[in-house]
Amino acid sequence: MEKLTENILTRVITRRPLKSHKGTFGKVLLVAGSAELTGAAILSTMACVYTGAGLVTLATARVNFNAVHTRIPEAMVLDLDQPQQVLKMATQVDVLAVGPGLAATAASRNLIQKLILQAQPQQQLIIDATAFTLLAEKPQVLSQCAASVVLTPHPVEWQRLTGLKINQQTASANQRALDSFSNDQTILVLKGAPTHLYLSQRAAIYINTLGTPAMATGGMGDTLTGILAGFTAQFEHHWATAAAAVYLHSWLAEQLALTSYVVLPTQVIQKIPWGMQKFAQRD
Ligand SMILES: NC(=O)C1=CN([C@@H]2O[C@H](COP(=O)(O)OP(=O)(O)OC[C@H]3O[C@@H](n4cnc5c(N)ncnc54)[C@H](O)[C@@H]3O)[C@@H](O)[C@H]2O)[C@@H](O)CC1
Ligand SMILES: Nc1ncnc2c1ncn2[C@@H]1O[C@H](COP(=O)(O)OP(=O)(O)O)[C@@H](O)[C@H]1O
Ligand SMILES: [Mg+2]
Repeated sequence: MEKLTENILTRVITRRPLKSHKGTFGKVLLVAGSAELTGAAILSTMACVYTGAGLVTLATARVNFNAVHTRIPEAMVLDLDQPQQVLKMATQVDVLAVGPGLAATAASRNLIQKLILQAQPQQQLIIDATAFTLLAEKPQVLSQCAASVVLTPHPVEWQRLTGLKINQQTASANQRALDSFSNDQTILVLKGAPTHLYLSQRAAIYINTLGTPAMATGGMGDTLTGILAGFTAQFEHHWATAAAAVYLHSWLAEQLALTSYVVLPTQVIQKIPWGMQKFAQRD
């Protein structure tokens, strides 16, 4: 098991080229948020925008539009009740992030399955939160996904997907479960204290020992999903990019926790551009 260090950030985060425009930094579609769980959509979208993705669109419940426009005017919105529009937009982006705050409905399940099956090899798909409930009946659909995939469950979500109880979630059992239903371009980010990263079909496990109990606040994982989406939109498509996103998320929270008893997702988000600048390397 290899421990992640700050080197992962300097390795992944590059300075922005002078000759660049919003198209240079990737297009992201987030599929997130229901009427009751608006915050998850706002936090993941905000984190993605603050990470520097070039163009960010959020497909969410129409009732959330005003709140989203008010909190994140940089993001565009699509109506989750118009699945054809969402599926069309999904073909035009580099990264898709699916799950935070979604309602566990048949319509969401249908949409997620279609998004997974129509994804292309050059795309990245991040799967989080309610998406695991929606996939629990049929995780094998993930093996048919042509895109690179990042799964970000916490242990209870991983149990829903794999049937492994928390005390059964050993390294070998996790690897076996991952290999049994994923394609060979899948990264598992098994969140917790600490967080472990697994790569499908490869016996390599990485551990992120950073992080603090100050992070144990609703929305902290939704924030990580947005950071992952922003990182994969801009940086080389490789496990190191996902590892860097995980590391930065905890590193920022640790910095804030030096002077703060609790760290809120919105505080982490505000610090993302500062943290990235600190570690950015010239090409
Ligand atoms: N403001 C918002 O709109 C929020 C929306 N959220 C959304 O709410 C939906 C449900 O997600 P939840 O994760 O809250 O609910 P879940 O029912 O998926 O899981 C919650 C349970 O998992 C346990 N758990 C989490 N991490 C664990 C760990 N490391 N070890 C052991 N047990 C652990 C918790 O204690 C809790 O009992 C998701 O769609 C999520 O995105 C949440 O992220 C909270 C904030
Ligand atoms: N005590 C802790 N120490 C380190 N990291 C933590 C701790 N508690 C929570 N985290 C981190 O916060 C995030 C929580 O994610 P998640 O449970 O999905 O939250 P939510 O769904 O509410 O957004 C994960 O990245 C997890 O590693
Ligand atoms: Mg979560």
